[in-house]
Amino acid sequence: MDDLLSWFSSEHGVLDTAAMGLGDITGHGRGAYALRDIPEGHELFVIPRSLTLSTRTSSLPGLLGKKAWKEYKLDIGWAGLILCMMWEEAQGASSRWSGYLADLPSTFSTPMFWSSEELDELKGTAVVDKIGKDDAERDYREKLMPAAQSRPDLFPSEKLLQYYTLERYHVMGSRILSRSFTVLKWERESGADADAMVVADADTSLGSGMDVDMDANNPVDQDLDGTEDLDSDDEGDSEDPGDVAMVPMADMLNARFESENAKLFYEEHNLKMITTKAIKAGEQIWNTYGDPPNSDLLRRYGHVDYVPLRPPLSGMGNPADVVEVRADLVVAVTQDRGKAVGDAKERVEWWLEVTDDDTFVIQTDCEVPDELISLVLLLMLPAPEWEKAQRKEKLPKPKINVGLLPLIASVIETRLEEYQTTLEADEELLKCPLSVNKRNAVIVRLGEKYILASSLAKLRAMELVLREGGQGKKRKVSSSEDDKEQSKGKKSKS
Ligand SMILES: C[S@@+](CC[C@H](N)C(=O)[O-])C[C@H]1O[C@@H](n2cnc3c(N)ncnc32)[C@H](O)[C@@H]1O
Repeated sequence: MDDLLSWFSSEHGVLDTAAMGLGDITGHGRGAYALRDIPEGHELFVIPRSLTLSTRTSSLPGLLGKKAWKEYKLDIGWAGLILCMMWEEAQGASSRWSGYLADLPSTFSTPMFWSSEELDELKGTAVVDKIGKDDAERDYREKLMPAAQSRPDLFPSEKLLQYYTLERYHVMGSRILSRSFTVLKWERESGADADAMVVADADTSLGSGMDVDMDANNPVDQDLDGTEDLDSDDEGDSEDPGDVAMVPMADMLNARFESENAKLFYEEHNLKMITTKAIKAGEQIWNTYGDPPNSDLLRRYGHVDYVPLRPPLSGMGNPADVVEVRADLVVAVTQDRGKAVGDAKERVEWWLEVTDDDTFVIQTDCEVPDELISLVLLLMLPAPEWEKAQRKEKLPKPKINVGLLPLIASVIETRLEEYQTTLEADEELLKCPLSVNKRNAVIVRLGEKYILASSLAKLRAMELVLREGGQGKKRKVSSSEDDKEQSKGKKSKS
């Protein structure tokens, strides 16, 4: 840590050493903590923009040339930044970032590095299909290696075997995934004046994790996954890989659900970590990674949040958890129960054309998404109504009646069967000593099962009420517009 601090100050980074300390924090790796009571709005450290490491600051893109950079598709995704990081590392002490790169972790507890037995523990969760190892390795073979082999003057063959291996490639990719920020170019015309500041968020869209904000007094979130347009609420709106940057010192902060007390802001020449709340001496200084569900936290960062849940759930977990229910599972259950009418394939194709939803997301409010109900109803429409729906391009309204509830409950039960263990078995497992990876896997799948079990309980309670209240009564499953928006089915993101 001392080496990192000396390197940081020698490169004109400024840390308030009276306010912030760095050290090992049990269960969190390294992290930052307050050395004294710190008020809100305090500047903890300042990083010159030129000290961030990105395809804009590394000299490699210039040396390789714009044409070759594009030809090898290094301007798309993270391949370019990964190659820059490998190249900077290969330059040894002559790289400006040698002191930084030497300090970054080279081992990770993300599923990308898990054994197949460990990955089996995640069966049924939203993690498995999103690890993306094969796609990443394709980039290595099809972009990085051809680019490196085309310029032996920049990538001498003896260095290829040491610094440009597939293993180092995954290490650099994981460093970006868990530590990078979105740092947009400084645009005077964006409305910010020369002294104003913007929040830098953890990068999420391309796979990294944190963000930057542009208005004075706005904080910078950390979402270590991609890039973000400052004017937009949508994650990953602007996907210029040049915005993805490694930010020394800012990436030393950990995060926990709704615990953020500091954020990274940027201005024309500097990035600044500023407290967003008063912090007591001894407390941890937390950035935010955007409070993702545990499945994403584990996939990107290798840890999970385990804090008190909120009603209708109880116990411990991540209040931002979600469960994904694939549309094909909904279709299969509807068919198996003999409820589908006509040609289900034709109806599903039409559904996908109209909605583009192949996955439904249930959140911790445990409400079945309207879109899921609408798909079931579409599959059950009598032929004349199906024709009318097509003609009018209108989906069935997500109204549920007592006859539909057992079918929706079957969908949830079938989804629960996709896990290899039961909810009760997982609760017992958590009482035993487990490896970190296994414990994290159990917490991810248990969080999803809690949501499904609570959805099921709600459906059964609703069925009871409707049966007691008479067969004809109809009731809508989801109530608020907000719920509708949030639980909207989405194509799975990787
Ligand atoms: C941006 S870095 C933070 C610094 C890092 N702890 C280190 O030792 O260098 C993100 C990594 O910190 C760890 N981390 C962050 N928040 C955590 C938390 N709440 N619990 C456990 N580990 C956490 C994870 O390993 C994550 O990939």
